Amino acid sequence: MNRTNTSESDDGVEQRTDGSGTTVSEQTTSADDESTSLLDESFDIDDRSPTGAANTIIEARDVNVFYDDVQALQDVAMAIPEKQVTALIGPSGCGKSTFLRSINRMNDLIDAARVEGELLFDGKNVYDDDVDPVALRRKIGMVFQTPNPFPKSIRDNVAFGLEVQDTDVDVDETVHSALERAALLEEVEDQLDSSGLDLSGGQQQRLCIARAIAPDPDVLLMDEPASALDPIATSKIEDLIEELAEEYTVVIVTHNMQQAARISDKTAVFLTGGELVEFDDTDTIFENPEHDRVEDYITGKFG
Ligand SMILES: Nc1ncnc2c1ncn2[C@@H]1O[C@H](COP(=O)(O)OP(=O)(O)OP(=O)(O)O)[C@@H](O)[C@H]1O
Repeated sequence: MNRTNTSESDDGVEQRTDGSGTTVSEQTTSADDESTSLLDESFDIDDRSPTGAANTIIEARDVNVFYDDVQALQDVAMAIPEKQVTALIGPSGCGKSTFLRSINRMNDLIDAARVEGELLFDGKNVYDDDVDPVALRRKIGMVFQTPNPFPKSIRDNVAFGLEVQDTDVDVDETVHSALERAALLEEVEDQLDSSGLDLSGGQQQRLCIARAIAPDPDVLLMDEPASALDPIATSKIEDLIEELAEEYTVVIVTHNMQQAARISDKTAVFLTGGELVEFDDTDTIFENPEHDRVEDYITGKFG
């Protein structure tokens, strides 16, 4: 389980401590003009892989991830369909979060991590030299297990990722729209200048979702987004995820198999050793899995 604590320093570098105690830094605010235009070139729709299915937005090809000499993912191959919810499930330590972080290159922030293979987003390998990871993370946003709003106003939290992206953007309108899509606007409309830290845990997580949505991403990665929340807040987040999938591709890590069964269209089952054992429609995984090991995991015989 990767509890991630985030704080932002004055120069816009995000400091995070992940579950293993590793401190990682991320330049979140300063993409220069060159990298912004690079984003447009990198993810031009014409650049799609000719072999990719029309509705595949992310494709992993033989992805191996190592932390120093320890292999965390083995030859993972998976085609994630756009505008659906894909759940990543499996026992603790099987590599779910590692795979999620590989998609938007968050593993770059962990010194020990090394990624091999190809991870295509709209047909473009995100590990190509000409891809700017900061720009990539605006197109593939991330929501962590523990809500991590910045010590700023609600408005500034949502506007955070917009500051350098596009000066033509109407910030107020974008903030309102992101809060609305994150199902939070009604609750905070009259207090946009209050601190994001004064919200409840569930509201803070929806604020973080609004922050991820504001730069208009294509994909939202969620690492156990409801596991720190009470049942009512969890249910709101689950409803929201299903709504968000009408507009975005959602990839979610969850330990909660009922949650995966409730909200996802596709499910990927990772088992110990970082092996992706089965990836299929969620109904098939839960009702008629191909592999005995998956059935044993689903029915609670281990994990
Ligand atoms: N920053 C890191 N440095 C070194 N090893 C790591 C790091 N992060 C993860 N690992 C190792 O990689 C393997 C996969 O971990 P990962 O967190 O991806 O699994 P997970 O399935 O998400 O686990 P959990 O369900 O407990 O969150 C584990 O053996 C873990 O110890």
